[in-house]
Amino acid sequence: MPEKSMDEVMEAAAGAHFSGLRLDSLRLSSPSTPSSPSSARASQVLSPESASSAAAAAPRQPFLIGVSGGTASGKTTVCDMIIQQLHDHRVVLVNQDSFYRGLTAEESKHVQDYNFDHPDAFDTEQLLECMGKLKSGHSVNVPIYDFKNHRRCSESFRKVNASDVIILEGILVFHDPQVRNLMDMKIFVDTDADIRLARRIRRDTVERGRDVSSVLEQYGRFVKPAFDDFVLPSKKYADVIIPRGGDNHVAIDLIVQHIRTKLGLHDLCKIYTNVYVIQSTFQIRGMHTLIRDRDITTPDFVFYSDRLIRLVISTSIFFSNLWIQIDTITAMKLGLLS
Ligand SMILES: Nc1ncnc2c1ncn2[C@@H]1O[C@H](COP(=O)(O)OP(=O)(O)O)[C@@H](O)[C@H]1O
Ligand SMILES: Nc1ccn([C@@H]2O[C@H](COP(=O)(O)O)[C@@H](O)[C@H]2O)c(=O)n1
Repeated sequence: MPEKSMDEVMEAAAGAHFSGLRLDSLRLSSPSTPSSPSSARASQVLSPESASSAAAAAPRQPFLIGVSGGTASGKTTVCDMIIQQLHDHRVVLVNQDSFYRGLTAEESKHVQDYNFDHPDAFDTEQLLECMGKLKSGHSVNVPIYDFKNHRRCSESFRKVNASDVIILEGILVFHDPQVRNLMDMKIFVDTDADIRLARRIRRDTVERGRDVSSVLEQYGRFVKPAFDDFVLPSKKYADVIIPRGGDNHVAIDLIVQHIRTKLGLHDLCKIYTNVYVIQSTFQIRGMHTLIRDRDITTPDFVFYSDRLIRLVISTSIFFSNLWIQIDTITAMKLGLLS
């Protein structure tokens, strides 16, 4: 019999013909490595599919947001705005630029021929290692890159601490599937190419030690072709596309609101480690809306409240039954029961 995910059971419980949960249809699956006492229990009792939906409902890891887009599209500006608006949470920003490979002496001699917009220009292995550590709650030392001499600063690093939210920003952060798959949310900043070029000329001449002709030469030879070959094709992976970057306050507000909602669940589960948050579905949200409607009829109020209460009770029975089974297995293993 195919395994049922917790989501499917919830969905069925909230559906039109609910008549209670059939717990016997949920079977035990093999244990996986636990990361905390509460997740240890959950990971022993739920199928991989159910475990992942439980994890989605009760995230334990930092929330990782990827922000991509062409050069000077406003990625950093958008990230700064998100960080500012999430001021009540711990948020850190990691730039893909920090992982540029430093040029060798030979490459430096012909810097005008070097393609900084190709994926090979980045040390993606190191980026992955850093992001993996941050995702698992460890702090990391991120290299500091100098755009003027195209090298990393050899003595100093930037210490990035473990946080609730990690934002990874860069032109090619959606290109590598392993990096992409670490992300919980992907944002693409979509700004007109003319505007980006104008901003890039100003920024690179003012901040990155370039002159106008070298910026234009590099743009035509490498930046634009690489945008067409690598950056633009990765736009399809985005969950959200922000036209006009930092000027788009509505999009940024919506994104911040979404992150806050996710972090709300996160906080709840951090405070109460044995809390299981039932994943919200269209039906559950619908029933909540109906029972909050001041004009709802009494029979409808009773009907939908009853369904929601049954859902909560059925879920707790589901978990307590499983805990009893596990405790029995543990007791047998310890030789306390035969
Ligand atoms: N909405 C905007 N209006 C005007 N200038 C902007 C805007 N967004 C960014 N800039 C400027 O454009 C340049 C590039 O922006 P930045 O956010 O650093 O882009 P990216 O990180 O995509 O390279 C910076 O000098 C920044 O001040
Ligand atoms: N030494 C370097 C390294 C990178 N670049 C350019 O930077 C761009 C990416 O940074 P954004 O802040 O614009 O996203 C990229 O297009 C490279 O061409 C450089 O010029 N010199």
